[in-house]
Amino acid sequence: MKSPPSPSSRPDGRPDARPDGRRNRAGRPDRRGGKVAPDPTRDIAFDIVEGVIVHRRMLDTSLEHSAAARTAEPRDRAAAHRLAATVLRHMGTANEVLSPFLKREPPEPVRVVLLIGVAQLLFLDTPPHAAVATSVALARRRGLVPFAGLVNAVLRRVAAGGVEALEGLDQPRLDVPAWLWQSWGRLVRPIAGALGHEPPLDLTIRPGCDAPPGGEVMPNGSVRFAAGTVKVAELPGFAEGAFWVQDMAATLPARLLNVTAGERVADLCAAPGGKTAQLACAGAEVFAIEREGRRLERLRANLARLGLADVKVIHADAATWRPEAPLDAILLDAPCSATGTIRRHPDAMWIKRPRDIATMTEGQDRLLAAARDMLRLGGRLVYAVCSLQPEEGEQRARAAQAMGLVPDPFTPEELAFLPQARTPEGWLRTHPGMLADRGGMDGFFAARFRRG
Ligand SMILES: C[S@@+](CC[C@H](N)C(=O)[O-])C[C@H]1O[C@@H](n2cnc3c(N)ncnc32)[C@H](O)[C@@H]1O
Repeated sequence: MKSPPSPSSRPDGRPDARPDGRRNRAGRPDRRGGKVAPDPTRDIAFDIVEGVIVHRRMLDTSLEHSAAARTAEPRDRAAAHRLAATVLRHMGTANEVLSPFLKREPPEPVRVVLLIGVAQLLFLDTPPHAAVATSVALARRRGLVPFAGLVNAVLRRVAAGGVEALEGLDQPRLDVPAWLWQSWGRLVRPIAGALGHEPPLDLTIRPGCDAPPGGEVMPNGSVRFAAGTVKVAELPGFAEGAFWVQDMAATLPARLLNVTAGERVADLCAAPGGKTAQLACAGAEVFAIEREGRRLERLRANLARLGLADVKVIHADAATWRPEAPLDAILLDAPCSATGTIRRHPDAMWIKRPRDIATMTEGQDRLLAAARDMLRLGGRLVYAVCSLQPEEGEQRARAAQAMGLVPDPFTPEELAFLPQARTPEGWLRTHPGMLADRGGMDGFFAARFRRG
């Protein structure tokens, strides 16, 4: 077997910082007596993908566990994140492409290396020689020297076949775990079809502030930038708090609570605070409840950047916290399986299991009952989840009614800018396949009630 070409290129196809590609700071020799180029991006991507598929850790947790990530430059961490997310988004397809070339199941770390190679060959703009060579080098750095030849041979064959290997494959079906596929019913094709794409970046513009230039204004007023085209913190107005990052669908639950200035409102599950900010900008007196300490700090930092110092941030469990006096309105953006944000967090597809949904619904019902008890008579509640699972959405809305909450359906006028998201019951149901030609949106369910 021929030795692989010299490792040199980045997974995104951009030029190397060091074009010779043969020296590293550690000066580690490779098998040929040369030096193995440092490649923090692929080392971190390996840690992430292995963390998700072998240890069933979330992507962010896997990143925290990665020793390579600790010393890496931010741009290498970002590139690794993108590479790992691409692997996770297309994992079923990549495994299908690999299967004819694997006579027996390779050890899991070898499969991880192969998946990283295939993702670069078929879904990123990495030059084929670089995708192969860097994968072989990755295998060696990971102590998989006996498998370096296999990695080289398999990826060369995938490279030779090119993207034609994807023809005829039902990629959406391959890339979604079977239990999720079954759970999405008649919406499954539009949802799954949208999951293969990197989602755009949406900004909510603070009332009275200017949007950064270059974005597309969406029907709800969000300003959208294509994936990877801007760095949020570098946009004009960021430091001044002129906007915050929030998917267009995520803006809808707080908007549909229709709060007015001076109303006493609670956001029961508040961090990182996009919806809290919406309520505060509407002039309400906002109590932002958050149970997790680290997330509470993030909420505080976000509100501070936005200059929303009047929000009362409270570290508490919303199931037991009670306001001093009954509230006019409550937003319950309940913790959920978050399957509506799989576009942004493709790791979730491979970590969640059906039984997690049942665990979530118990907590959702507890919070619904608590919210009901905090409202004044006639007070409004919007229940929302960023989930595509009917158990957490439609079925919880029915459970809320069984708890005595009175339905207050969203009207066609309120959702005139997105009529397809209004259900016959007057609930909100968005999914990634909506406005797909403009970048789609996260999956949300929301329903409004009054205390009778
Ligand atoms: C779906 S996220 C909320 C997102 C947030 N509303 C936003 O728009 O930025 C759910 C949040 O609720 C918090 N949480 C979960 N259970 C909670 C509880 N019982 N009491 C208060 N916060 C809770 C989680 O830590 C998490 O930050």
